[in-house]
Amino acid sequence: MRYVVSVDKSAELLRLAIPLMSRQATALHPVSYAVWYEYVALSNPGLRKAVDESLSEHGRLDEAKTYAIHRRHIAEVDPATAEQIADGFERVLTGVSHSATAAGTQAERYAQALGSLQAGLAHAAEEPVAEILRHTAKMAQAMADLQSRLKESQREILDLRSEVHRARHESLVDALTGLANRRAFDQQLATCLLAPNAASGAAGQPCLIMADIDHFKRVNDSYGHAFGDKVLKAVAQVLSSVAADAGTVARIGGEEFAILLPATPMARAEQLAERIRFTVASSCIRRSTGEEIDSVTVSLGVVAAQPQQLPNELLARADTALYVSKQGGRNRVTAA
Ligand SMILES: Nc1nc2c(ncn2[C@@H]2O[C@H](COP(=O)(O)OP(=O)(O)OP(=O)(O)O)[C@@H](O)[C@H]2O)c(=O)[nH]1
Repeated sequence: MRYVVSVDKSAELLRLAIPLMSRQATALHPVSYAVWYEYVALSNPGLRKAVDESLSEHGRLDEAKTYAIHRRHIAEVDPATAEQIADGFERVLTGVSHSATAAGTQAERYAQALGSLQAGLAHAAEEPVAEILRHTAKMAQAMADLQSRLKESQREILDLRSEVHRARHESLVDALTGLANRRAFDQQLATCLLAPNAASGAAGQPCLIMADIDHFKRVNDSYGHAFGDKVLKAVAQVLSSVAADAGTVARIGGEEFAILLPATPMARAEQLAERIRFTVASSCIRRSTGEEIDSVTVSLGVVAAQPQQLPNELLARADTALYVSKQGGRNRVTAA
């Protein structure tokens, strides 16, 4: 795992992690710090959930639990690393295979040269040369066998690589809507906030739009969960068509979406949010019976990142703006 974090932010995370870490029934060692670092950085939702669950169940994390969480959520090879490993293996195998081919070709040439030499030799020398030829033929055969085994291994590695590639893709995509999932969004948000223009607060800072479907529970309750899923897909489609060119569109919760807009003026972000609101409200979604349902609407919150802002702070500000839209009657955009 590679951490992309500025010195200032890492100091802030250290300051946040130490009190939490020292409250546990675990010695203060690097494994424990890694767990609490990931916890306060909000970059590893699975780990955070596991820690919270463990704390609510046992009150404190002991050594065994700390190590188990570290193993499960930090130490396991992530798909990107696995892909790099597969690439590395493939490169090594390709190199060995080329060497084996070259050695095999060389052995064949050697055998041919010996063959022509044998023809020109006196009878007395024929037997030893034939012996050498037999050995050379065996060597050439062994090279050919090695080559075919290497080719087979190469094919297996290619299969493995596409499997890892697929797993990596799936680990970052929301299966229902095809949008980026929470994990992908968290990664992009962390990276985006470390970009030089975001860190300095220069013009063109990242903006975040958060959108939530209004009264979605009613949709599920009135028309069923499957239709609710259809609505989620339809809203996701609108978000993609309006904003995919401008930034990352993600489903970050059940009926909650986020759009991360790197280096975007606030006015433009507000414009996009308004277009999303309008497009969703004017879309017509039909049930399989053909019946048109009451229009689905979304409430949105829009914020621009402040200099040195942490991901959770930006998310909390967007969430507050979204809450203002809900409180104000829904189907509206609040910029804060
Ligand atoms: N169909 C479907 N429903 C989901 C999914 N994830 C979450 N939900 C539902 O989303 C609903 C969210 O409801 P609430 O958080 O109460 O909010 P709401 O009804 O949208 O109301 P407001 O947000 O206050 O406008 C719950 O009924 C969840 O069951 C999903 O993947 N598919």
